[in-house]
Amino acid sequence: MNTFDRHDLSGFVGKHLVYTYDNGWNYEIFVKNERTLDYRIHSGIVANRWVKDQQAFIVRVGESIYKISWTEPTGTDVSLIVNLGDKLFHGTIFFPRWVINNPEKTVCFQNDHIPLMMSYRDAGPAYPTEVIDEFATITFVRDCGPDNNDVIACAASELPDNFPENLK
Ligand SMILES: C=Cc1ccc(O)cc1
Repeated sequence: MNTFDRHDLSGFVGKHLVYTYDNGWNYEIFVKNERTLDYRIHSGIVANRWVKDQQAFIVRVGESIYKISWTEPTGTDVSLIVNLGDKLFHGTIFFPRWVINNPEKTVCFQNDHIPLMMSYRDAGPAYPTEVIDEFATITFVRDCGPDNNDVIACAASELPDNFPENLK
């Protein structure tokens, strides 16, 4: 018997998180609303890629544990577990082979290049998929309110050197 309301995402919507995967990749997400996220990639094979208004499935699976899953115009599939209570995060990224072969093709503000990303996806190769399955440590969390367009509004390379300390 659950003691929490699994339909209540109010403890998650509006959250802005920065986290570092155990492989060293540094990422950032903003949970824009119950169906949407923005994200920005700071380091890793696709550093400086950023995306707004990615549609996603967002569910609550524990008192303060949430899961976000989506498929991208590139064909990359992602599923994240965000355990706010324990500041623990786990991400699984299913990269199509073409992204592993040419990650630089995806490094952009994706919203300006959706048809191009879909054409790369359709050209492939898709397989073999590269699965990245990693824990991450949440290093920064704050509430920014729903549908805030100012949270993720530039590439990581355009942020001040003291980000995210300048937000505290
Ligand atoms: C490929 C996108 C992506 C976004 C956030 C994250 O933690 C992992 C992958």
